[in-house]
Order: sequence, then structure tokens, then C-alpha cells
Amino acid sequence: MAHPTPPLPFPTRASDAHKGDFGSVLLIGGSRGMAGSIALSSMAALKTGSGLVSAAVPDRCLETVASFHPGIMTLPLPDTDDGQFASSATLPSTQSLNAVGCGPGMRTGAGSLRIVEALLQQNDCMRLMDADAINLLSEHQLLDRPALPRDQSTLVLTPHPGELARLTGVSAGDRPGQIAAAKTLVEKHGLTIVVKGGPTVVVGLESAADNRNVIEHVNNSGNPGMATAGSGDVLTGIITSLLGQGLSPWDAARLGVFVHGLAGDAAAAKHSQPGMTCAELLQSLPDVIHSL
Ligand SMILES: NC(=O)C1=CN([C@@H]2O[C@H](COP(=O)(O)OP(=O)(O)OC[C@H]3O[C@@H](n4cnc5c(N)ncnc54)[C@H](OP(=O)(O)O)[C@@H]3O)[C@@H](O)[C@H]2O)[C@@H](O)CC1
Ligand SMILES: Nc1ncnc2c1ncn2[C@@H]1O[C@H](COP(=O)(O)OP(=O)(O)O)[C@@H](O)[C@H]1O
Ligand SMILES: [Mg+2]
Repeated sequence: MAHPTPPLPFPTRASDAHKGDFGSVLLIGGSRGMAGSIALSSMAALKTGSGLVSAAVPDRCLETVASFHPGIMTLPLPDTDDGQFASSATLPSTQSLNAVGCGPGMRTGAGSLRIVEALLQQNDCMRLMDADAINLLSEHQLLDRPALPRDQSTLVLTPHPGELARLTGVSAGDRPGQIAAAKTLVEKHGLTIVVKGGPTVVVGLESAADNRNVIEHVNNSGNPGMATAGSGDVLTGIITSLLGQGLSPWDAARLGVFVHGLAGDAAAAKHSQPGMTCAELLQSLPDVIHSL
């Protein structure tokens, strides 16, 4: 069956390419009880072409996350007795990384806050913040701090309407108001925001340099079967992977939500909307990339 047109082509591979050409990405998150979230993001990054995928997780979640896929490398960070990042946890060096995705399942304790604060300073690295990383931006008003680097054009946020309501104060039910509030944030900080939903809308800047024209892109794939736990965690891995492969935040976000939605459509076609889960969404990724 013909599918909607992608906003841009999926990256292709030269015959002499090696894994270093496709990006080294780090996913940060998880906690005891929510180890699956960051494992989903990491597997989605692998399945959308990242050359190397590492997951930085609370120490006691390491075996769980590592056991989901042998291709995931794991990095243990100090944790608390209840299995979230301890206040002694620090952001791993981003020097050899092409992109970092942070937030799924992370919870919002002192260690998570420290990591998100440090990541906000790293504007020379492509970054994505989702879920609890966004909740920390909201809770501590991190985007309003004077120490925030002015240029955040390398940052992508992927809030669902509840997370965006916390960030902007505009209720989750007011979709036009939420998109308008997202545009204000984009204009102020130069970042890219993926306003999730049916349909997902990507809001960004026409040019990351001095042109501050805010633009939006409405995604044309996906279905309500994707309203299931973990489907946003998969999106985090896809967009982080594309950022790591050298796509701009605007392109990575638009292509990422398109591929994610297409995988959701393939999973629903095979398993039904109520019957599909994040696992089938993940499994559908290779086939839909093949079809592009
Ligand atoms: N397997 C795992 O480990 C998984 C771990 N996960 C991790 O769980 C953590 C909590 O994340 P979360 O998204 O589940 O909860 P939360 O941030 O409180 O948001 C819910 C609130 O927002 C509101 N809301 C309104 N509109 C909405 C909308 N369209 N979509 C969604 N919500 C909407 C909603 O309103 P209501 O439903 O009451 O109308 C409610 O008030 C986070 O770390 C995440 O990564 C998950 O990824 C699942 C798989
Ligand atoms: N009705 C819908 N139509 C299309 N996509 C949807 C719908 N509901 C949810 N989604 C998609 O599913 C994902 C849900 O993300 P999120 O709420 O963060 O999930 P989780 O945190 O459980 O992984 C988003 O990408 C969103 O766009
Ligand atoms: Mg989520």
C-alpha cells in the first residue's frame, strides 16, 4: 500500500561506510521500575541506523537495560537506594558523541537535575530532552536561568501535551494555545519542539542563525493505536539517532516523527490499534525504513 510522502529522504549508506559514519549516541534515563523506557529509546536508535548506542542508566538498572539488546552498550551512573540517579551522578563526557537523548523513565531527583543542568550547557552537542528531562525544565524553570547558553539551536524537546502544559502553563486540552506557546519558546531560545499528538506538529526556526522566523510542520503519519505506553520512548531514540547521523534538529524531528508514525501504521495494520504495543512499533521500524 502506498504511504504518505516523507518530508525528506532517509539517510543512505556509501558502500565503504563504517559505523563511525553513522553516529555515536548516548541515551540517558531509566530508573528502577522504568528501565524499559530507556531500553526502548536505545533499541529504537539502533534500529534507525546509529553506529554506536550507549545507555547511561542508574547502576542497579544496568543488567536489565543491557539484556534487552546485545547491541546496546551500558554505562552505570551512581544511584540511590530506590534506583534513580544519585546526586553524585554526573553527565558523561559528550566529546566523542554525536547526539545525546535524555529523560525517559529518569524521574526527577537530584541526580537527574544535575545531569539536565549540565546537558543544557552543552550547546555544541546535538541534544534531545523528553519526559522527565522536560519535567525538570518546568519544575526548576531551567530555561529562564541567566546561565543558560543563549543559543539552544542544537536542542530538541519532545513533550506530550501533559509535559508541555507543565512547561508552558497552557492546558493539555488547548491544542492551539499549546502550539502558540511552543512557538514562543522556539523564538526565544532557537530550539525545536515536537508537540506530540494526533497529529504531531514540529515547531522550529527557519534558520538557526539570525533569522528568527518560526515555522511549523504537521506530520501526516501515525494513528491512535500509538497512544500506548512506551511509544514516545521509541520516538526519543529515533530522533536522537537521526541527530547523531548528522541531520539538523528540524530535519531529524520531521523525519523522526514521520518514520515513527509510519511504524505505528504498520504495527496497527498487522496487530490492530488496540492490540499494538511499543514492542510492535519498534519491530516495524526496519520494514518501514526499507519502504522509504
Ligand atoms: N516502560 C516504561 O518504563 C515506561 C516509562 N515511562 C515513563 O514514565 C514517566 C511518566 O510519564 P507519563 O507520560 O506516563 O506520565 P506524565 O508525565 O505524568 O503524563 C501524564 C499526565 O499528562 C496528561 N496528559 C494530557 N494529555 C496527554 C497526552 N496526550 N499524552 C499523555 N499525557 C497527557 C495526563 O492527563 P490525563 O491522562 O489525566 O488526562 C496526565 O496528567 C516518564 O519518565 C516516562 O518516560 C512511560 O514512557 C511509559 C513506559
Ligand atoms: N491519537 C494519536 N494519534 C497519533 N499519534 C499518537 C496519538 N496518541 C499518541 N500518539 C503518539 O504516541 C507517542 C506518545 O508519546 P508519550 O506520551 O511520550 O508516550 P510514552 O511516554 O508512554 O512513551 C507520541 O509520539 C504521540 O504523538
Ligand atoms: Mg513520554
